[in-house]
Amino acid sequence: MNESLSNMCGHFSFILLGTSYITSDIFHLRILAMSGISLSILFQYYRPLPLFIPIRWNALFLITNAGMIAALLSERNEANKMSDNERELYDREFKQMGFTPVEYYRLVRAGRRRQVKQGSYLCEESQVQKNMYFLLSGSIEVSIDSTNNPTAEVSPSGSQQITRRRSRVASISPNSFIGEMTFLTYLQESRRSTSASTTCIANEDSEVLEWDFEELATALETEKNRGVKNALQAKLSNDLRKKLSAMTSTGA
Ligand SMILES: Nc1ncnc2c1ncn2[C@@H]1O[C@@H]2COP(=O)(O)O[C@H]2[C@H]1O
Repeated sequence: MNESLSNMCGHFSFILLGTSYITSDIFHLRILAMSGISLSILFQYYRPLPLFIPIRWNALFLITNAGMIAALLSERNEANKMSDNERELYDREFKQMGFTPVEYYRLVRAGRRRQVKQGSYLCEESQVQKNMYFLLSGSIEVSIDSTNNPTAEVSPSGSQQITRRRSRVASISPNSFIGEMTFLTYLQESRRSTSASTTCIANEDSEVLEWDFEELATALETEKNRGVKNALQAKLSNDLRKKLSAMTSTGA
């Protein structure tokens, strides 16, 4: 290789590396870095005296980047294997909130699907909440304890019973989160345990996606899941906005 060609490789190598620094998409960043490193190896090799120390280090960086790109591609491949239902849910509910298919896939895989029998509790008012849910099918009744002055009643057996009254606040239909208020507090207040604001009971047999607060918070705190965390916070805020406007319109 003649000297001017090798010098051009040197210049282009720095241009590509410089461009990679201002690229936020990690896949493009790694491709640019690999191209820059490859040209830099050519430049260092075709000098009058090859520079073997930087060549060996650059070869190591090239292999590292290639490995990371392979991992990214395999994750993208996995995300493309979403079931039709998952894909439909992504397109309808998560895409416009800024989730990429891979980020959505990671969020779904961090949780598990669960069948919930009619009458089961998902949250209990004033009790520590440990899970967040996304309702896939069915319906959930939201209520609060409206007993101001609990009255003591004497049952036929002679024992005293406190009569508690519950007021219905809302009914949650599919494609809504449940327990998200506590989860947001849990995230913002360094994982402090918090109680649910209301009681949520399944009105009928339902299906939910369920996340354990601690597992989800741990996953969201990793650097690679920063995008998932931002998109999830946007989605939860949007959900809360919808719930608030539903309350305002029903005068609840
Ligand atoms: N007015 C409402 N409309 C719909 N859902 C609600 C309402 N109030 C509370 N919830 C849900 O009930 C959940 C109880 O636990 P969280 O407070 O964590 O999060 C709450 C919401 O997901």
